[in-house]
Amino acid sequence: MTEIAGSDHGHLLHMRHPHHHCAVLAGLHSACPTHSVQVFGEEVSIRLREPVAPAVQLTDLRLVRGGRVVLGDVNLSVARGSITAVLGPSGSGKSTLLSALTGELLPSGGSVELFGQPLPRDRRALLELRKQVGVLLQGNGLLTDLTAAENVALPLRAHTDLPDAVIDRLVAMKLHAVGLRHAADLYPRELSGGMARRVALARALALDPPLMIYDEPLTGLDPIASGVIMSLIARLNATLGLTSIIVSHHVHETLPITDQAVVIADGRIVFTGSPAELQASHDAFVRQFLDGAPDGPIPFDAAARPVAT
Ligand SMILES: Nc1ncnc2c1ncn2[C@@H]1O[C@H](COP(=O)(O)OP(=O)(O)OP(=O)(O)O)[C@@H](O)[C@H]1O
Repeated sequence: MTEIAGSDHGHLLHMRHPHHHCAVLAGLHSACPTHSVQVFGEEVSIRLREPVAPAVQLTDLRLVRGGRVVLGDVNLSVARGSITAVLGPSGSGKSTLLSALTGELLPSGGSVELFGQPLPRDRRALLELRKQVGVLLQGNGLLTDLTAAENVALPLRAHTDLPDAVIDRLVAMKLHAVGLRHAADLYPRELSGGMARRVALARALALDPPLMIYDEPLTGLDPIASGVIMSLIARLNATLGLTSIIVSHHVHETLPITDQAVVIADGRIVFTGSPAELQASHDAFVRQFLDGAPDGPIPFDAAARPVAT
């Protein structure tokens, strides 16, 4: 048994263990302190001396919007290095959950911790922490009068004092990471839907955030572009040592790259587990959602939630 101290930035070893395909040392977490890794083809067991906090820890979270409880009793741990899919029917509260992760929506109860740190309430500290979270917005949010490269450069210009030559180099690297180096000088109107989504992804990655959040990354894309985006998300997660959370109602496209699936319905988390456990679930909410059945416990108007007290 080899002991390795917990590290936030270790990108040293590629590993595989029974529950997740954590790609890098950053994927080690307290719930699973023993891992087996391949070093030059040799199987080596390692054990953490210090537990490493999960990338995201939600405890007894309660989220209220417009005076209504949208989500309650939310408890969720997202291991570093993993990909988590947050699934659920329209209006179930997926976007609301994301806005709590970025600090945009303050919880009415419970706590949100990112990398072991509670989300700060102070605005300046919150802005600083947000640099650690890359968000791929629904609808891309690209500025139409800027080129692809200028769009990707925006966060670097806004949040760093790097010289132009360094920014240009970083932008080229980010565009290369999404396979679009050749599209640097194109304007958003000159890009296909899939290409625009990849430029937005490069921009979300600009500041090298350790946590990536994808809000409905497949909306408006055809099956081929959807496949490209999902495999890109998986590849970036592994090669850059990220942790990813994907919010989607595209179950069949999302599950193949997912380590942990979370289903929200009825104002709460109704399922947390592996994709295989999800497929085998007999929970009535899960089954109705997976099978797309019109009749079941999920009301047609999923927005109908009890009033907050
Ligand atoms: N700003 C707001 N004020 C009041 N209610 C809101 C607000 N934003 C969302 N809601 C309500 O919260 C509930 C959850 O909405 P949310 O957008 O989080 O769902 P969702 O699962 O992301 O849906 P979709 O898949 O359609 O985007 C809905 O009932 C919605 O009407």
